[in-house]
Amino acid sequence: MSSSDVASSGTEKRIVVLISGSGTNLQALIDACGTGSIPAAHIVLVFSNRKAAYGLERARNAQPPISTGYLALVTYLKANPGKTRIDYDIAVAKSVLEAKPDIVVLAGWMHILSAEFLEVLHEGSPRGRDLPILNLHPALPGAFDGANALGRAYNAFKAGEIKNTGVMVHRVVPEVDRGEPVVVREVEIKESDSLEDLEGRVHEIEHQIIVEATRQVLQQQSPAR
Ligand SMILES: Nc1nc2c(c(=O)[nH]1)N[C@@H](CN(C=O)c1ccc(C(=O)N[C@@H](CCC(=O)O)C(=O)O)cc1)CN2
Ligand SMILES: NCC(=O)N[C@@H]1O[C@H](COP(=O)([O-])[O-])[C@@H](O)[C@H]1O
Repeated sequence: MSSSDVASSGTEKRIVVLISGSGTNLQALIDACGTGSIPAAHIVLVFSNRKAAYGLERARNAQPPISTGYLALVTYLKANPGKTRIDYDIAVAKSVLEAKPDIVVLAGWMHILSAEFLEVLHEGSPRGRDLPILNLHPALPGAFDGANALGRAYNAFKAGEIKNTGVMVHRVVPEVDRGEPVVVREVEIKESDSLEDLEGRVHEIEHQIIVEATRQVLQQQSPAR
């Protein structure tokens, strides 16, 4: 059975990816799907909170092209007076659910999601609370939660506070970057490193572990429904 037959037959796993920026991690997932790295799975939706996210272009340029969605928080709030950030999160969750995902991967998604987002996904998915929602974070568990983790790690290294840093893919819970780690890799910081040097080393590992974690979670999952 060809991969397209598999996809049309619905036996392939369905991946939804959320992005905010250049999408190099999304590209790693695009390149891995349908190969030995992530077999029998394809990305069915790339969703961004930023219209200009180049990752949307990557999705449109994929072969076959991948559906895209976009909704910015500010745009949503202006178009829906009286609605809140939580209403926005619920709207995003409903867009994600429409794609019937077997897994949701935050790959550089730069928006803190409310508990309501998770509730809507888990209540609306046939997989319920077993629907895996993963996030890529450029730090070791509990080290530098939140945005600009890499910059903070670099400054901490220069201040002699840490000797190395790392990258992880973890499950998403309401507490930012506090979900169960799925894959963790330590990353060396060299005395001679500029921040750009460190970023390059980290990004290379990110592209590996986002594929590894997605494959690992899908392999452990029951068949596609
Ligand atoms: N409930 C959760 N939501 C998100 C998680 C998570 O673990 N639980 N991970 C983040 C990804 N992330 C770090 O890995 C992260 C991204 C963005 C921010 C942040 O402070 N965002 C600001 C806006 C910043 C901006 O627009 O540039 C915000 O949301 O107000 C912190 C951590 C994704 N969501
Ligand atoms: N806290 C989340 C966070 O900082 N995520 C970071 O956003 C970048 C996305 O790059 P990409 O758009 O090229 O994949 C990645 O470096 C990832 O670690």
